[in-house]
Amino acid sequence: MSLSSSPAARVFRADGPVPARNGLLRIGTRGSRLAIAQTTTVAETVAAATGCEVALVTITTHGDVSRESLAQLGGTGVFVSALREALMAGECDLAVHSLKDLPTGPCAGIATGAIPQRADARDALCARDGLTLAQLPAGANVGTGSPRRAAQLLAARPDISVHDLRGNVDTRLGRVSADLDAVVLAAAGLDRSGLAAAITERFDLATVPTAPGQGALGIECRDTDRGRDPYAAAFAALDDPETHACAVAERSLLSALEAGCAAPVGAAAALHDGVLTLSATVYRLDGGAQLTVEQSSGWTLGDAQTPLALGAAAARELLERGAAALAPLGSAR
Ligand SMILES: NCc1[nH]cc(CCC(=O)O)c1CC(=O)O
Repeated sequence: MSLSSSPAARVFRADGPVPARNGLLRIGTRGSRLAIAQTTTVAETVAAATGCEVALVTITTHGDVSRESLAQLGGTGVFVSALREALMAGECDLAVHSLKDLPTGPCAGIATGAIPQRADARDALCARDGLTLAQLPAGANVGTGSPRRAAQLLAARPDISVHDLRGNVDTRLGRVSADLDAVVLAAAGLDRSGLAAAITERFDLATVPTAPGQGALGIECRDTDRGRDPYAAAFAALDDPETHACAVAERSLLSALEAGCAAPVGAAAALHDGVLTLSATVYRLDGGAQLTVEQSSGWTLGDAQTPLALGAAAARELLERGAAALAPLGSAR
């Protein structure tokens, strides 16, 4: 007797290493609440599209167990490298990253298979007592580890005092009403972690553009697997071409500026009626000056070139207008 339909595909979490076998795709993930939440969504799509069983394989990194600050460890790059090493070592078949943590340069042996539909790209204020940024008292203490967010906060509220912020989402939120009046975090991370209730204001992207790729995921595989099934079927189901185009435009800007993830650069790309628009701002670290450019171009499905060109053109215009003298862009990745 033959089955007319395959048994319901399953997603399961593995406690240890899982050997490769046909009909199984292993997705590597960090163990944080945020990482598990976003990887589970991806796993369900992959299972439905391929009929494969899907295992979530938690990859523990030095960054997850160390109490050193991220800066001491070498930035979010440590998480990215651990997942890529697990892919190359054959411990998993797919890896899910927050796109904004991925360096813009290529990585030998690794391909980006898909960029799924973006979550909220905005930054969120999480303040005590439901306060918005405008409602915070004079001299309020606000936490962020990001030079871009610090500059944006100071641009809007030169009176506040900005404090460094480290650790996972729960640790950062815990500082509110402990020793800080508010913290700024990515809305996407809070939404995906089920912590949206902590948000007291979502900043408008037009005035507070966020990190290139923020709110989007990047799904990677070994580049030898990319075009074959079940990978191709998984990527076709996962990829959102419009998010992909916007994210590439934003990341192309960062790459052409030779800027790292800590550079005070905000970007927001959007697609409306076949027109791709990229807006980008470079901030002086004290928030006292900024430079904004906007570039647009027609875009249709399958056009991989325009997003790259748009990012490069916006970067060129920023540099021509003095962006490098305004802010440290360095720490190229
Ligand atoms: N900087 C770390 C980081 N990398 C990805 C996210 C979650 C948001 C996203 O997926 O873009 C965060 C947290 C934050 O910025 O608050």
